[in-house]
Amino acid sequence: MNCFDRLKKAFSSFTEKISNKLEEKKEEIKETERPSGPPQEPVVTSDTQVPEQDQTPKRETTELKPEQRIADQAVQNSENVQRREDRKFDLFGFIRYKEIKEEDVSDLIDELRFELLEDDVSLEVTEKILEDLKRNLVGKKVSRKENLEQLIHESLKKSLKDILKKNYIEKDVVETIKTSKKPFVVMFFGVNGVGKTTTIAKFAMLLKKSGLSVIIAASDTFRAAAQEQLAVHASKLEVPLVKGKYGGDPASVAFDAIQSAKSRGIDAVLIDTAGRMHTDKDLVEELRRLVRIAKPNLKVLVLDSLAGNDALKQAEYFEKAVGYDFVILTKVDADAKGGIALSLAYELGKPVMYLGMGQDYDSLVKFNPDWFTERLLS
Ligand SMILES: Nc1nc2c(ncn2[C@@H]2O[C@H](COP(=O)(O)OP(=O)(O)OP(=O)(O)O)[C@@H](O)[C@H]2O)c(=O)[nH]1
Repeated sequence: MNCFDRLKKAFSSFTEKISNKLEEKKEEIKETERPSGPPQEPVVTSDTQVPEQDQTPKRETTELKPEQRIADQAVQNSENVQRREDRKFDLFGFIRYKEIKEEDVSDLIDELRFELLEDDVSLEVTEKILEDLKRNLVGKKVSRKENLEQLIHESLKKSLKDILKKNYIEKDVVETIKTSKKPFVVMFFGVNGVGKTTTIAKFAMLLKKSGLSVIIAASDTFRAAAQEQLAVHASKLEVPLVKGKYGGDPASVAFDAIQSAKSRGIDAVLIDTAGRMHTDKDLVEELRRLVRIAKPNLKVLVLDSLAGNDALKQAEYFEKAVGYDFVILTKVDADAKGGIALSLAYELGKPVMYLGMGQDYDSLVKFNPDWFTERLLS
């Protein structure tokens, strides 16, 4: 073998070694690229053929694994379903519900204004109540099936009840007297002819029926026949009465009655007073003095429901003059709706405790806001 043949043989063995090494390396690379675990779907690589018309960016679609694409598709589908549902809901909502507009309620509100004014609710209070009502209704979504007129009536009824219940005294005075120290003193006042004397007689009857003993102080020494009128009631009811001299001091009559109640262990003293208005300056001063001396546990303003808006003026006046705990509204049986109760509660925050419903002794009934509201809107 010449040197040329030896050189050729060495070169061939060298190339064979190189080729073997290359084969080994290839195998190694394949081994490292193969994913571990169970066999999976082939990975889509950038070498995968993409149809020409597919305009979606290659990187995004091609680099996603199938399970991720399935999950994305599911999310997409559910979003589409939700959007369709929303559109359906909007459509059904529009069919089933409507928003109350101002023009829908204005005619009915005008009717209610008329109704409330006829019931003797003051103009100011009527306007305020209807303004509140409008504010609550306009813009509200209601079922198209709903009767708007009925809805407005129900809303008004609710707001009237709320007003009347705001300062409403649930506990009956009779119960308060039963559980209080003897004698319990109640003073009645109001303008002439509202029904004070009759109301005192009715109240005495109420207490007697509840097993309480009563004495009446005829402190109206101003009007000529007032004491005689009260004496007639007292005798019919078999209740003791303390009288004074005509033109005498009303405070001393009240004082005598309280002393008598103390010594005889009587439960309640009811004090009648002369009717007066703000023009009777002396009588107002006298009433203040009477309050100072008798120190009544309760001061009661008697108002005539037939007096309409005048009754509200009286209520304001007596509140300033001496103040009072509650109102008894008389003559409610005489075709008066008694809207004054609403004005009283709204304007002055004063509750009505009893209603005079006739001339009989047992016609004094406890005020009930629910019943009264029904009556107002009947
Ligand atoms: N229908 C009806 N009449 C009543 C009621 N309460 C009082 N009256 C009548 O109203 C009139 C006046 O009642 P009085 O009790 O005398 O009134 P007053 O407030 O004491 O009057 P003065 O003593 O003048 O201040 C009488 O005819 C009573 O019978 C009532 O609830 N219903």
